[in-house]
Order: sequence, then C-alpha cells, then structure tokens
Amino acid sequence: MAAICVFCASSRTLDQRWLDLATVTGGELARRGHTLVSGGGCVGMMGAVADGARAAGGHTLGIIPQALVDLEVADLHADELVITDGMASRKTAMIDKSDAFLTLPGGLGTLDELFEVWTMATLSMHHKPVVLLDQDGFYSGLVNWLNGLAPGSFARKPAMDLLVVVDSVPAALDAIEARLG
Ligand SMILES: CC(C)=CCNc1ncnc2c1ncn2[C@@H]1O[C@H](COP(=O)(O)O)[C@@H](O)[C@H]1O
Repeated sequence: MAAICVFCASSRTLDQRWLDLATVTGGELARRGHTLVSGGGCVGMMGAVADGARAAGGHTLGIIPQALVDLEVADLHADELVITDGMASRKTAMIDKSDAFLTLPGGLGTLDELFEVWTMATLSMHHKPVVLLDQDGFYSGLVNWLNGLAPGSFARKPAMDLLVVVDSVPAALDAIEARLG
C-alpha cells in the first residue's frame, strides 16, 4: 500500500468524461488500498479524484496553500488537510509525503507538477515512480515532442525512460505497483 500523488486539472468547466476519469482513478486507487495525496482542491478533476477515493473507502491527504483555502476551494472533506504558506512549499510537501506520482489530464499547474517530479527523478533526487496517463491520446502531442529530446541530445535516454506513459487507469496503477515492488 502506497501514498500516490495524483496531479490533475482544477478547471470547473471540463467535459464530464474527464471528471469521470478522475472519479474512476480515485476509486481504483482506494480499492487497491492506496492513500490519495492531492493538491487539496475541491474543484474540477482534483475534487473528483478525492471524492472517488473516499466513495471507495480510501484515505485522502490534501495539501493546499493558505491562499487557495482563502478562495474557498479547499477539499474540506479530506481525511487530512495540510495547509502550507505557498505553492512551492505545497509542492515540496506533496513530493515528500508521496511514494509515487500519477499525472492525469490537466493544464499548466498539472504540467508544472509533472515536470518538477520528473526532473527531480532524472537527477536522482528521489527514486519514486512517475507515471503519465495518456487517456484517449490527451498527451500524445506532448509525448511525441518529448520523444525528440533524446535523439536531439537535449535529454539522455535513461532520463526519458523514467517517465512511464500508459493509456488506462489499471495500467497506471499496475505500473506504480510493479515499480514499488
Ligand atoms: C478559482 C480557483 C482559485 C481555483 C482553484 N485552483 C486550484 N486549486 C487547487 N490546486 C490548484 C489549483 N490550480 C492549480 N492547482 C494545482 O495545479 C494542478 C492543477 O492545475 P491545472 O488546472 O492543471 O492548471 C493541481 O494538481 C494543483 O496541485
């Protein structure tokens, strides 16, 4: 059983299928006995993944900066809610408290979080699995572009191999569990 950090969209105007994906992810994660670590928001896919985990009996840890609490977007139903003084300290706490990272479809905040944990992994600053869920080809354009980095010598092949790209929720959790042993 692991603490799995999920990065995903906070948008309130998403197509329902993305919210459903987040709900399914939270549910599957909880059914497998894992704890959800999240950015502690109650909006968009962030809210859906936490609600999905709790509906399946899972434990949820939200980590959110005070500024977002003040905007009333905190996941007040979280089993544990850690409040930080800023976005940087929040990200550090999310990384420290997690055993693995799973990125679902998202926007700029999601990409920022993915690239930080992946970069840290390439520098051996942690040895935690980093998995990207490319559901329905959401990330295929990005993945294609990333695949050009090593041939162009902008990244090393071993660094590229640290990002595990999968196309379904079960495959994502299987990949994390296999790497955690
Ligand atoms: C209107 C309002 C203040 C909405 C609340 N907005 C947010 N609440 C909580 N975490 C967020 C928020 N925006 C970005 N994040 C962080 O960035 C990611 C989502 O950003 P995005 O929607 O992909 O770019 C999340 O994983 C979360 O950790």
